[in-house]
Amino acid sequence: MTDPVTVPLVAPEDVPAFDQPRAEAAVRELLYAIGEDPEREGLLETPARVARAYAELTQGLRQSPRDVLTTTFDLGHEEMVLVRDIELWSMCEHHLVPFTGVAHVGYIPAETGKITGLSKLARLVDVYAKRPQVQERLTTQVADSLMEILEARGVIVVIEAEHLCMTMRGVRKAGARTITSAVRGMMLTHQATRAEAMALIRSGTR
Ligand SMILES: Nc1nc2c(ncn2[C@@H]2O[C@H](COP(=O)(O)OP(=O)(O)OP(=O)(O)O)[C@@H](O)[C@H]2O)c(=O)[nH]1
Ligand SMILES: [Zn+2]
Repeated sequence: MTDPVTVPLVAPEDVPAFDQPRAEAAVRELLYAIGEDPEREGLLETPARVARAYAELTQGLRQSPRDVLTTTFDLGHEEMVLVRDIELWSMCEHHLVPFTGVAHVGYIPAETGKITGLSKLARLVDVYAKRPQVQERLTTQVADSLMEILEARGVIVVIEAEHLCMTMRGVRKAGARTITSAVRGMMLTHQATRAEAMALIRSGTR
């Protein structure tokens, strides 16, 4: 069967296991490269710690959206479900520094009323956030997996984030927020529904 989504939903079994010794060796090399001494007291455990931290920060690579969207209920609810202000921490694939903000995820369930647990929408965001990412891809991956796995009739995903690569280095513009959106199915074709979703998202502006 051909995969209808534009972004392939990579199965975690296609991604190699996290290589802790290799990551530790790389961190040691990086410490040498910046002129530090990995053998000094304060840095002795650092390569192992950083490697473990990176295992966690990239754990989404080894997870599948299908794993988190397993719990579905047939409630017969066909109206929009929207979870707003889902905290987001991801890592920019250009500089490997964080970008952080919120995701708003809304969908219109399939006619069968197949819905998922609310927390699963936040877990889905994490599956794609905990990888080296760009914000645009993160946004479309969340939208496309809801369309495919939940067979949603429409999806809207809006992500607002601040990129530390623009704040702590480089252009150094603190407070600049990047907003991306992905709109699918009925949310695209049905203007009133999309307007309702956008109004609900905006009503949460703090
Ligand atoms: N489109 C997009 N760009 C991003 C994202 N995260 C970081 N970037 C940008 O990626 C670009 C990389 O640009 P380069 O010129 O290759 O790298 P650089 O010399 O470090 O660029 P500066 O950040 O401008 O110093 C920068 O403009 C970043 O702001 C993202 O999620 N989406
Ligand atoms: Zn960056």
